[in-house]
Amino acid sequence: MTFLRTVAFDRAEVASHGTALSRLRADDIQAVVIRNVFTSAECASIVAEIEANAQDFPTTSFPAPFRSHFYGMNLNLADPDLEAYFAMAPRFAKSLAALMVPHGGFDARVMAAFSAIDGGRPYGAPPGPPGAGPYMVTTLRSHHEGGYIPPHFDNEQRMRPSYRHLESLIAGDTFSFVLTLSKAERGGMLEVFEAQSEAWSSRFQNRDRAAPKPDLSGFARHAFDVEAGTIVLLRSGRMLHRVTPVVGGTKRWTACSFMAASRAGDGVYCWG
Ligand SMILES: O=C(O)CCC(=O)C(=O)O
Ligand SMILES: [Fe+2]
Repeated sequence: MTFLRTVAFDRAEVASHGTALSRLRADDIQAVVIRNVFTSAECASIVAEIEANAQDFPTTSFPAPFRSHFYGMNLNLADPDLEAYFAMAPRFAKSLAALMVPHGGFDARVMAAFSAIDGGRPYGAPPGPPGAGPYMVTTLRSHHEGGYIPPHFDNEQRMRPSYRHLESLIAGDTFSFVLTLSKAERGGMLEVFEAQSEAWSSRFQNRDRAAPKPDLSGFARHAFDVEAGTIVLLRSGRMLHRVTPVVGGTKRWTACSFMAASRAGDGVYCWG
């Protein structure tokens, strides 16, 4: 896949890949795969807990045709005044902390791995506007049978009014991570197309509306078929991607966040 140069390694090897994310930012590589961030037994236990919502996560929905739900709130879909968003954030943070206690904490297991492959740069949730706490660092997502996400570029989210405050804090392209907690029986894969935003962006906007889109059949593509416990980091701001429809009754559970460098240059912000 010349259009999607990918570096893959195990979480135990992060110390040997300290430049992976600077290479991703420079477009020298387009994706990073970190395997065994959580063991399959840890993922099974996490999924059993979140299926029962044992940590009482606050929930929101994707647009109905996507047949998916969030724990936490996707900034892209938040009401622009962000009142409901920041009212939910502390409860989400508490639930995520409780879920991650047996696994050493979300920061220690996930954010620290990104720091390690980004020259030690700190990773964390952006501070909210005055009077509010931080943004939600991620969302947990369940994609049900038939669920999908249509093709899009993540940079487009940033034109939304709900991004107005965050936009003042970040610089450069959005990139993202997807941690697979359970995979679908079939489908439910992150698929990337050989289409760069410069040429194609305007044709794929309005991802929550059912508008006709260009035919993708002629594009080279790659679907990441990864095991539970694997993280895929993608230069998703400028690369066309989608989630293929989930086939079968097993839900696809993920944690997924968007990231960008802080304008102050002192770290990388991560939000759901
Ligand atoms: O779940 C995935 O694999 C990707 C999700 C995604 O592209 C998004 O939410 O913007
Ligand atoms: Fe995306």
